[in-house]
Amino acid sequence: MTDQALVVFDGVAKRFGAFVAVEKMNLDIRKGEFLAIMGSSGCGKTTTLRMLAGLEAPSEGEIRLAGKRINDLPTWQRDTPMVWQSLALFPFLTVRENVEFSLRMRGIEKSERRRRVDKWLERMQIAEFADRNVAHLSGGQRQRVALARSLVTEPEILLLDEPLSALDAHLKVRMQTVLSNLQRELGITFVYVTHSQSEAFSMADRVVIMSRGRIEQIGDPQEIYRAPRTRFVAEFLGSSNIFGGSVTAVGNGAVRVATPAGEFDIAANPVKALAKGDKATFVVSDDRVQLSNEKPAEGINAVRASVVGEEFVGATAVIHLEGPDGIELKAQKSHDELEHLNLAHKADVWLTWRPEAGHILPGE
Ligand SMILES: Nc1ncnc2c1ncn2[C@@H]1O[C@H](COP(=O)(O)OP(=O)(O)OP(=O)(O)O)[C@@H](O)[C@H]1O
Repeated sequence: MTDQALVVFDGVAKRFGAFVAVEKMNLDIRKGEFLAIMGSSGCGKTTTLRMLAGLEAPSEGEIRLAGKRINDLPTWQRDTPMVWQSLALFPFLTVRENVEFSLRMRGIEKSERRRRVDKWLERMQIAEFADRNVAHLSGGQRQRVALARSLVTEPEILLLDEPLSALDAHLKVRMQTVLSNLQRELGITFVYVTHSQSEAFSMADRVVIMSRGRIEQIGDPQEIYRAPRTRFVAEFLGSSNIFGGSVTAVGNGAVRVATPAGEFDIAANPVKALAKGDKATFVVSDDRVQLSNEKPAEGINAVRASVVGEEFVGATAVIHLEGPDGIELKAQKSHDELEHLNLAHKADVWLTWRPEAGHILPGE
């Protein structure tokens, strides 16, 4: 991957009548990166992708691919193939004919077509089904055909719109590995739209989080997870305890914030300078809090809460709690860590964390 932009969205907006599906967007997509676009339903992810594919025209702004304006370039003239959830394979054609299709459209001669199709059938491990009708394949096999069909033209960029959402959980994980490996080996740019945090965070180099047609945050998965910019991002990711209040003291790399759940010391955010009296919202990720049935010593960040429920998440469990003023809290811990605690419904527990575990949202 390089820092060079392959695609630039320069002030791109999309309106459908009076409705703004995508607000003025500035986004650079780097050459060779795996970029995931996430956000709740209707936030404009697919519209963004469709503008890049040439299936929607921007209402405003400019889209550039490798430095060239492509706003008015018809779909078939841009090399931006797209893989959909529905895959949109040609149902009456064989695997080979499906994969060969775009090469035929481009007038590539027969022996070259054969060479390239064979290469991609082999590459995607579907050569043994070459002459089978695509209707007679499993979900995973059809995925591979769709990928081969898109990649056979050896494009610089591949657009994927929820390509795995129709697959069962097991196959999803397998196809994630196939996609990540493929992207890294080919070094081409993937732009991947998904609802799924686990897909985005496990595969992408950078993640874009959208809300109501706007980009809320762009960053690598670790950065977004550890340092969300806004309350929307923190809530969307769903793994944070969120506190809002006002600053009562500043100093020594920390700020003191008074909230309805108590007063806490939180590491200052270098991106956002705060002064006494300012409003501040901070988050503490559910895996960075400690739980105890004992009242902690004075002077550390602590909230008394009562247990609402326990949710098993494989190797860990998330304990849901209710804090002062009805605030919803959670803690994610390994089963070992929870073993000696009383976590019965309504049991009293203390949630504690170090100032460094707190993150002040710079965008609030
Ligand atoms: N052709 C259209 N005409 C009118 N409104 C549209 C059209 N296409 C999309 N929209 C609206 O624009 C908004 C963004 O749609 P888009 O499909 O980009 O969302 P999304 O984030 O991909 O959602 P989902 O995850 O549900 O697919 C939605 O409110 C949608 O109803």
